Amino acid sequence: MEKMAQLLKVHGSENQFFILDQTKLENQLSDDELKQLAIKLCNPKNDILDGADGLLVVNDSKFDDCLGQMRVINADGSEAKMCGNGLRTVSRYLSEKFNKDSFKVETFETNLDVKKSDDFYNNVPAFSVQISPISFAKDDLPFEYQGKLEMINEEVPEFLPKQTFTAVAVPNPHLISFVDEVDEDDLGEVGQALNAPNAYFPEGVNVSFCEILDENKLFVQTYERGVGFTNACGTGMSATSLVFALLNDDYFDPDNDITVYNPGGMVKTNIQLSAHKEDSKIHLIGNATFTHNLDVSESDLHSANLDNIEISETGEEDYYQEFVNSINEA
Ligand SMILES: N[C@@H](CCC[C@H](N)C(=O)O)C(=O)O
Repeated sequence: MEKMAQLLKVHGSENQFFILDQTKLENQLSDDELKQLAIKLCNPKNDILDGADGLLVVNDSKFDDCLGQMRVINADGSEAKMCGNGLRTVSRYLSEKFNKDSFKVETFETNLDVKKSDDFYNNVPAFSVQISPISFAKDDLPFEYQGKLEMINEEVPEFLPKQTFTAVAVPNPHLISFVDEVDEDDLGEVGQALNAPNAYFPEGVNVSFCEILDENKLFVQTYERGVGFTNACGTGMSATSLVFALLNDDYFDPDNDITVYNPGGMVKTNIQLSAHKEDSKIHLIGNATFTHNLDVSESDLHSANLDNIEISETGEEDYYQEFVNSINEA
């Protein structure tokens, strides 16, 4: 009998992922098999639920105090150190698997605290996740610009004239620019240039443009490394909220969460600034929605054969769309 395996299709603010729990497999996939599977599954041309932005791999953790490990494989097969929207969905998955509401998850660089939050809306489950560590140091991004050790609110005409840029790792790399109105052509141009071989960000960078809408209210749009335009980037919105709090104290109220709108919905961030900016604390709170269950044979997973996948809907997306409608009406 062929051994069957499951995948889950999930999203956080419509940042779309497949989750694969490797602990349930008879034989784990090799790194190259995971890369090929991510490239195949995420490509919308392969017609599996319109593809996705990445594959989230759940493994056993090597640490006793973590419920599991999350690895993040981007749509192009590259591995990222972190994924904020993805971590919320993996947290929900582990929470339901182990029946716990508050725990730690091992990620590429560190173990992060996560906890179940109040539902974001009727039947829209939500999780709060810690985003850490923070660094502005050029070697941690990494970036290279005129020998500068940090890039904070810097005019960089080589990227775009008349805009300023801040580079921060959380710990995946982000470049943030505050604008009056997001120009998608500009965002796409900078995102593409800095994620092709270039003199400034040798490992690429996630680029976010942010409109300040009001006190503690932002709109953020991101061009992601290894993906392209996404509906939302959790670490991008977290990094942007931190930079917003550091640079815009007239619009930042430290006693309240920040509401961050994005093309896929909305999240909340909580920023506790510290005198040493790297010691600041960031939390990202938002939906963790499971839209589909997929059944596939374990051997097809190993060979990235998508021809015989059985898909069923969970029904959760209807509730998420009600939530989005409620934001748009507000
Ligand atoms: N969408 C993610 C970030 C995923 C990784 C990113 N593309 C990178 O390469 O750093 C998020 O929600 O944080």
